[in-house]
Amino acid sequence: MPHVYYKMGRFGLSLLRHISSFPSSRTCCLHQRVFPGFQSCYKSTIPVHTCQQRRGVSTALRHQMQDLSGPEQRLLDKLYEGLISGQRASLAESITLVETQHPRKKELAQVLLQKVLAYRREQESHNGGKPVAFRVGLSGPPGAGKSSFIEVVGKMLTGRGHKVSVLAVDPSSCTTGGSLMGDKTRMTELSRDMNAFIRPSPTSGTLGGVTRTTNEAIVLCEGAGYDIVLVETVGVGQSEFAVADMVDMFVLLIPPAGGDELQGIKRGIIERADLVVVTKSDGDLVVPARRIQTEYTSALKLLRRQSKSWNPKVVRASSHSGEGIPEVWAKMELYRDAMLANGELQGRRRAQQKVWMWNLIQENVLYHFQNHPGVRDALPHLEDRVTKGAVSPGLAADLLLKAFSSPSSSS
Ligand SMILES: Nc1nc2c(ncn2[C@@H]2O[C@H](COP(=O)(O)OP(=O)(O)OP(=O)(O)O)[C@@H](O)[C@H]2O)c(=O)[nH]1
Repeated sequence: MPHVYYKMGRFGLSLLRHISSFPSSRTCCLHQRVFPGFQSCYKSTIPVHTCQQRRGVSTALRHQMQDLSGPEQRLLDKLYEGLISGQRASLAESITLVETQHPRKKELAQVLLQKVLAYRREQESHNGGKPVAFRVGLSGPPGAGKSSFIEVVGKMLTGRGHKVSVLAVDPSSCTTGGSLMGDKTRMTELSRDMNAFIRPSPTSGTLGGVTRTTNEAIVLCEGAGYDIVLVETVGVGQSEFAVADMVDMFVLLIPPAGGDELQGIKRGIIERADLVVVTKSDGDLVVPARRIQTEYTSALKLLRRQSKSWNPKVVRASSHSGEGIPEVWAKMELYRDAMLANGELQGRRRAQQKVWMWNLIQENVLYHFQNHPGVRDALPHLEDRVTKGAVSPGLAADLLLKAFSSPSSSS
């Protein structure tokens, strides 16, 4: 029988060992349900029987379904039926469920997601194994013209018979409660369109949390029949990298400005762009837009290629005049077809799933580490000693990990 070996460093092991000793935590409850015997198998190399593991996953789900009370079961049935029949209210309510911080509702959300994932897998199998929706990430500095662009492209696509959903990731709402993407009403026309669904960014939580719920919201939108999912973020902090990791195609929107206004655009994110759109290419801005197009075309040539089947392109468009908008979409379709034809798009999604899982693990593990009583006691003193140079960071980390993994301190 094939074995899967999970090799972990000391750090990972002691963290996992500790998490598994949290009987009340959701992580623990899920881990123990998903991997029965989890606690007993974390030695330096852990053999896990693949089929046992698979059985564990379905058992976990079955347990969770059996655990549901009557009202919970009815709520999930209502949401699921409403969602897959394309009701916007059910989609909105389902996304609210995945955004919740309430531990029990979080579990319900996972049951709903599993059902929707199973439904989507079925649809994909009818579609020759190909994804049923196209996920596009859009990022750019504040004022680049993102919402104007999404409004015009979105309207064009619903006019062509597509169902378009727009999800936002606003990093500022996580830290300050404010909003970089503007409190103004955005995409007014698209929000009235019955074939469009617009969901603003959650207004609280960590970026990791928002990223997680956005990933889950994408799955729900696809389950509700939206074949184009646009994920918008402002080009600040790490949010654009997070978005680039959850979509099939990443598009960078750049205004036709130079110098300081473009300083904020990170080289790292340009490398991730599959398409660069120079916005506002109309009137007096056509000339600077052309110049920026030339500059970015040269810059992209120097960057490492991300894909075997696609060379990133730089195009110009105006949301005000509509010029270049159909051409931008045509490029996106070209990209999608090329990536689908050789399986790269599917491969990218598979890799993203793994990244997503590890991000969640890291976030959870760190949370438990930071909230462990032994760690909390020792941390201020050790941080102080490290900053004064009295204790090396390595020794401090070892001491904290010891505090974390010691059985007496975890009780
Ligand atoms: N000339 C011109 N102006 C545009 C175009 N698109 C957007 N603008 C203007 O640029 C400004 C910012 O546009 P938005 O679409 O709100 O930009 P955004 O990137 O969504 O902005 P934030 O929500 O602040 O991140 C507005 O004043 C728009 O009218 C365009 O195609 N041409």
